[in-house]
Amino acid sequence: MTRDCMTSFEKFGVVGGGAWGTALAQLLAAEGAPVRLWAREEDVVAAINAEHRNPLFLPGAALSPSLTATSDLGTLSGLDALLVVVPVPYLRAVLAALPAGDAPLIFCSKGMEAGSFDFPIDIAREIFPGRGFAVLSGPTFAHEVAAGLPTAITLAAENPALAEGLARALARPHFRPYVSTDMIGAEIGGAIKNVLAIACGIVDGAGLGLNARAALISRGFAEMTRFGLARGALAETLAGLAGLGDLVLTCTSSNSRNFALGQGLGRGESAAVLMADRRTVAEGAFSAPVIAAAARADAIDMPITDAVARLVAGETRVADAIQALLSRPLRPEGR
Ligand SMILES: NC(=O)c1ccc[n+]([C@@H]2O[C@H](COP(=O)([O-])OP(=O)(O)OC[C@H]3O[C@@H](n4cnc5c(N)ncnc54)[C@H](O)[C@@H]3O)[C@@H](O)[C@H]2O)c1
Ligand SMILES: O=P(O)(O)OC[C@H](O)CO
Repeated sequence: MTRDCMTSFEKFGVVGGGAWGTALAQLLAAEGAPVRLWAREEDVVAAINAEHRNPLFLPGAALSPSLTATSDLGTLSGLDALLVVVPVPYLRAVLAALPAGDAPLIFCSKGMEAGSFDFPIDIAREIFPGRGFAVLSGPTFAHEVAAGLPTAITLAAENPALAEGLARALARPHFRPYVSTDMIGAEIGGAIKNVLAIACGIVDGAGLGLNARAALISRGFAEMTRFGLARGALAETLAGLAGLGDLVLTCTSSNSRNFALGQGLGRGESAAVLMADRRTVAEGAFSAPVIAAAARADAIDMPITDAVARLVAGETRVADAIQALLSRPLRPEGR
């Protein structure tokens, strides 16, 4: 029997000890199930094992003693499934160092790789051809999941039996996966909402009002839909938890690191200063130029994404970017 056909997944590992990897590991370990988490930082490993906390990336969350951390990727073998929660710019290097195996890999990061224009599953297919893959994505602030607050999420895998088996294993009374076979739709939704959250943060930081934010969410969703449909995503995925759901969450809260980065840009602070020395990620800052370039190459119109890319690169000022967006020719809403 292959892993894809397994009906139960009991032993999970988590690759990545940032806020989201730690929250997912805690979700699975909360009732005492053993969960092994790989973290890159020795101080994170030490704090999880000795104090059952991750003060660097998930301060305030008490972790289960059955969650243990390691800095040795080689020990992540013999498990039933691995949740991969490494920011996309570092993903390829970490995957290349993972031990071989047949445990399915569940990708939880939201972004597109520079240079290759690859999403996580594309990278994984190159490194682990033939292995089972899934995508877990949706409106999920890590601290809320760690605190046991109600959350719903998309779990997509090409193989419906794998999606259903993983959904059963990950579901908790307060954590509800909805299954799908549309991995590319789930990946595109998560990557593009990060960029649009920066845009909404800019509008907030610049004091441009709530009408402007609603317009950005709506027209940003049109960009996500154009890009997604061109790459074979299903409209229902983009309108679901991994797309519109996550867009609404992160475009309306400064708990979103992407929205908060945008607020700083909107107040006139420089992207370079806002990005310097930060330990946490705002993936949209990495992804914006990549998605904008991919869209240009495929002649997909994404003016908001393009503006965010130029603002993050320091190539334009907020007032000029807003003026450029507002002075575009009038057009039918469906385009
Ligand atoms: N935080 C959330 O609420 C949340 C929710 C859903 C999805 N995500 C996504 O999960 C992914 C991880 O985000 P996070 O919030 O857990 O991270 P984080 O911002 O809390 O921490 C940064 C992470 O990056 C890692 N990192 C930094 N430099 C690295 C390197 N050179 N090589 C490998 N790893 C390196 C750190 O070890 C750490 O795990 C991102 O794609 C994010 O968009 C986050
Ligand atoms: O803090 P952000 O902007 O990375 O958003 C976190 C999650 O992606 C929300 O679903």
